[in-house]
Amino acid sequence: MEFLPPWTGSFLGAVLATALLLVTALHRRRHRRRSSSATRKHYNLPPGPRPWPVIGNLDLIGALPHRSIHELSARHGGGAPLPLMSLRFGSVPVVVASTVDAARFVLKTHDASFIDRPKMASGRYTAYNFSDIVWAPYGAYWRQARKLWQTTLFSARQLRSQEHARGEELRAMLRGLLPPPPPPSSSSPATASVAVELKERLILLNLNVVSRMALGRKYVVEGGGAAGSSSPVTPGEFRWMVDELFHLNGVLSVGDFIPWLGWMDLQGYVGRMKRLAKMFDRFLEHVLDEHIERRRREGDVFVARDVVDLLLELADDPSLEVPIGRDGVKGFALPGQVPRLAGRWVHHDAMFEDLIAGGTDTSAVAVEWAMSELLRHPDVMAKATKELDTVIGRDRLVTEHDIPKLPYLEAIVKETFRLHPVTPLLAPRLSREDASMSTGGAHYDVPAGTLVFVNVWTISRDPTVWGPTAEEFTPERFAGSAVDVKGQDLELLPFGSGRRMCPGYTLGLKMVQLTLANLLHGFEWRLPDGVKVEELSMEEKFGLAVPRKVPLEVVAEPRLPAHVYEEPAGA
Ligand code: HEM
Repeated sequence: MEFLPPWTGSFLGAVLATALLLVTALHRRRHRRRSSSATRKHYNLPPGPRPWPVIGNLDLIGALPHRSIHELSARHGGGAPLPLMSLRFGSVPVVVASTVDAARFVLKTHDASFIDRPKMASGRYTAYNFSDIVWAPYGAYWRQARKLWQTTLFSARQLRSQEHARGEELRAMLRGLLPPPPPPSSSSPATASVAVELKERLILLNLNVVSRMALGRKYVVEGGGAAGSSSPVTPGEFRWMVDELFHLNGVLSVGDFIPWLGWMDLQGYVGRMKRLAKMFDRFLEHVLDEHIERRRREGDVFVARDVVDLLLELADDPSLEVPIGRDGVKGFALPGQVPRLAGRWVHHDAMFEDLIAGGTDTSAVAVEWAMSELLRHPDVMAKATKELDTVIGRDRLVTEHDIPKLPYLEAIVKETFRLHPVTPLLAPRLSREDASMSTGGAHYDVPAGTLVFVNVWTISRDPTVWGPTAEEFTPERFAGSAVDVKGQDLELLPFGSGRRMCPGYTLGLKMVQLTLANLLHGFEWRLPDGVKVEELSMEEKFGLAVPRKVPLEVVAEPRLPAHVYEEPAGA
């Protein structure tokens, strides 16, 4: 959420504010009537820093907004974070919840008031005009899309039926980490292991899993083709697209907050969003084209094999209110063309994008953070490996059924989510109606139309919740603890909570646990020669997901017999 480009610090923000003051006086007068319902009603807004004219508090938000907001909240709370803090981003009122009680207020008690999403440039340009689930406004379209997801993709049955695909892809990823075999002429038994960029491998693994689940096959493959058909993007291009998507979905674009400056696209974000949207569109159209072609070829004997097939079948339903054919399906890519499918509103391309984006980067980010912490804490790594050796043995890989028998591994995953929440501010909410919270003897209002963030990062490090070791990586804190990540325990919210909670959490959690378990079981890990553990950067890069700023490079040495990594016969 880098709001201001690097050339604008707080000083320049102030200069900009002053210079624009005159120009905006008229605008503000015009807008005041609209935006002043709060003042008319005499709301008691939560405390917070005083906003500048025009830019509000945007000058206080740095390159890592969760940390800037955390510091502001502590400063204005006299050391402890304010439960609710008011900010202003340009002309938009903002409230941030930073304690367990405030998170409960937003995500549970008043879930229905805070269930909407704001209409920002990222949703407009990268999500087919708010047609995906993440950015869809609250209403019939969003409700039906979520229901469709639960019944087609994320039902327990569906997830079980895809277990073999996850296992196959994981094994293939692990094989790719093995040192290359020695050249036939060489007399040495094996070549040395080389450093690999872990996240690249993790993203491809997740993409392959999600592609097989939803799209029927892998679409992004090395060498550009799979099963005789072309791949519209290379793995490198795809990795860039996912990084860019997550980054641009987290940025604050000036036009969202100072609308009359929007046309200038000062930060260049909107231009980047449009370019990215075109690339995704090309990829998604390729997927649709291929599915439509198989249906045509197979005619009467066609059987739906994946989620795309299923959606296309719905699209052909004669009882449709708006009948659509091939062109209609492709037209889903165009903003505003959202057909009604047998009573369900579906926007295929945008939903695929959710799947592909949601399913690839998030889990990879979490595993990369976990591995970084484990490299910094060899004692924890050794304890996890010991648990794996005891429970699994050295003659096989870890399966999904083993996970409940690996409590220390589960604790490592929770501790990683606590210290490195993938989305530290959750996704932004928009309040649909006024709501009030009493805290510390005061009563605060959050008016309708407020942009609301929950700072999970602050909550996860709150010493009143986690004790004096809150800043330390200590998985043991979860030994015997009932605290879970599934949205019930407000102190640990990696997937959010309430009705807008992550609908892919079962898959996301499975992938993080299974991948980490097998990385630890299958290999010994070290940093590349010459890199000391103390030098390992733990800096973050902000976006909708917050990955490491510097991708983790590691060396993997296999620790199990060679046959364990091989594809089982007949697979
Ligand atoms: C470790 C993995 C994951 C993490 C940490 C994660 C985290 C989150 C968070 C924090 C939210 C916002 C919740 C809120 O506003 O309260 C979210 C929303 C969402 N996630 Fe995930 N997610 C993960 C995996 C996935 C997967 C695998 C998918 C799909 C394949 C997915 C799809 C979505 C979608 C569509 C939404 C928007 C929901 C809505 O607005 O109704 N996520 N996720």
